[in-house]
Amino acid sequence: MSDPIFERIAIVGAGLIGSSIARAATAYGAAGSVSLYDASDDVRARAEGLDLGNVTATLADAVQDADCVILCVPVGALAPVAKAAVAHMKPGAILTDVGSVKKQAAEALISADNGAVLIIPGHPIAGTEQSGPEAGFPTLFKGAWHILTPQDGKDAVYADAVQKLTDFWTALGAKVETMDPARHDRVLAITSHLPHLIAFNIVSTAFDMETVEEGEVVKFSAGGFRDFTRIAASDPVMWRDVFLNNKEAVLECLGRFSEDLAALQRAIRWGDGDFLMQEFTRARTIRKAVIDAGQDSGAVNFGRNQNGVKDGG
Ligand SMILES: NC(=O)c1ccc[n+]([C@@H]2O[C@H](COP(=O)([O-])OP(=O)(O)OC[C@H]3O[C@@H](n4cnc5c(N)ncnc54)[C@H](O)[C@@H]3O)[C@@H](O)[C@H]2O)c1
Ligand SMILES: O=C(O)C(=O)CC1(C(=O)O)C=CC(O)C=C1
Repeated sequence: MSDPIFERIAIVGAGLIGSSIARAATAYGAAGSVSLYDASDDVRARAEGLDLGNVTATLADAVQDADCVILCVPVGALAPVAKAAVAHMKPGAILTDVGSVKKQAAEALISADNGAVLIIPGHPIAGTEQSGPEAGFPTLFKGAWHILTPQDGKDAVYADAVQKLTDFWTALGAKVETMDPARHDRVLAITSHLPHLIAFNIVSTAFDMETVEEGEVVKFSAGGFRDFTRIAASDPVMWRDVFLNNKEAVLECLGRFSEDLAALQRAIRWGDGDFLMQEFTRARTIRKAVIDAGQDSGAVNFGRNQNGVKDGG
């Protein structure tokens, strides 16, 4: 096996993503050693039994010798955790994160900058609805995108560190791309955040409907609704923080979504089968394009022009 990308990494937050990174970094030789810290006594105790690396009693113990510190905590916890980590990190070490929102996460990390560490936010576009250290697995990042959002105007200073992080995530099986944080947040608002919001909402609407018993919802939920319940089972803390920290982009998408939904509602009310056929047929081609592309970037023009307006509309 070739030399590890980092001699020592530290992971703060030993849940689904943190434990997956620990497993993958060891399995694929991307780190010489892994130390982990989690604020929860219970999670630390469970992580110790899972052979993820050296689980430490304090944050300082985990990060002080690390060449790269990866924050795997909910987005709302990033600012204080980054500040606490930076205080104990060695000069020249890299600080990164995996938060699902990047503009606020970058601001949280940068607010901790002491000028001695190299801050490069990141986000693996891979996950599941599970959480906790037992839920992680080493192949989670295989074939998935990992987005890095280096700070504007600091390319020269951070070039080596960006390359190291790129090599690290590539070793874990990911495809790495750099992006502006605000753009990341607009793209993820529609591809990840809105779908989760819709899933949370449809599941709660179904359980609130007076015309169906809860038992019937469970009993007859095959196919479509069942898929929504998987997404809606995702961690509430994580998703609360995503929506609180990507407010503008999510509200923008939600506005567009509500208009499109109203158009479908109108078509159903007025029996406009042609409109329904047109929309459902287009959706089917998009599904095919997404599957064909796998997790490839291949820009799919979802029948909209560059201004985001529906072609022909
Ligand atoms: N779950 C996904 O699908 C997914 C995918 C990509 C990115 N992310 C991002 O990864 C991060 C972690 O998500 P996860 O799914 O691993 O969640 P998780 O709940 O499985 O793990 C988070 C861990 O962070 C710990 N933690 C919370 N506050 C802390 C603090 N102040 N100090 C130290 N530890 C603390 C918790 O105890 C928990 O063990 C989030 O920012 C999320 O947005 C999640
Ligand atoms: O596959 C899932 O279950 C996920 O929710 C993963 C998923 C997503 O695709 O929306 C969720 C949040 C992320 O930040 C990245 C990936």
